[in-house]
Amino acid sequence: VMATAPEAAQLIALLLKLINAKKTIEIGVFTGYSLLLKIPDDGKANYSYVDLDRDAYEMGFPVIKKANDEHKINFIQSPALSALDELLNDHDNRGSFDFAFIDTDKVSYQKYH
Ligand SMILES: C[S@@+](CC[C@H](N)C(=O)[O-])C[C@H]1O[C@@H](n2cnc3c(N)ncnc32)[C@H](O)[C@@H]1O
Repeated sequence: VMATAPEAAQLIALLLKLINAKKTIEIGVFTGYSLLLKIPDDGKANYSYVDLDRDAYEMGFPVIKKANDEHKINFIQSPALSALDELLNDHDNRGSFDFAFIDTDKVSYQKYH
């Protein structure tokens, strides 16, 4: 099963609310669903969507668009590790993410921290 279970998504939504998360990153998104609709809209692309698979992104995009959420997204089509390195090259990003959801190839998780 690819998509996060509804009860796990609800837990994430609760955590996001509790910490008042603004800037988030999801690594391994597939078609996009869990964090996306939960972030507050301040007009910025505060949600970094990292996935290897552009087809999955494009499959989910009509739903994202319908929800008027496309401006919230910073889509990065890349393997997770190089995406994180790239983000860290921009010093403004360091320590700036409020919440990260890692949901990709399980063997690499240690390298993402
Ligand atoms: C389980 S799905 C993500 C589901 C999503 N988080 C959700 O809640 O609906 C895993 C995704 O990770 C992506 N993926 C796997 N290995 C990756 C890697 N090394 N870098 C980036 N994305 C990767 C796959 O393309 C796939 O879309």
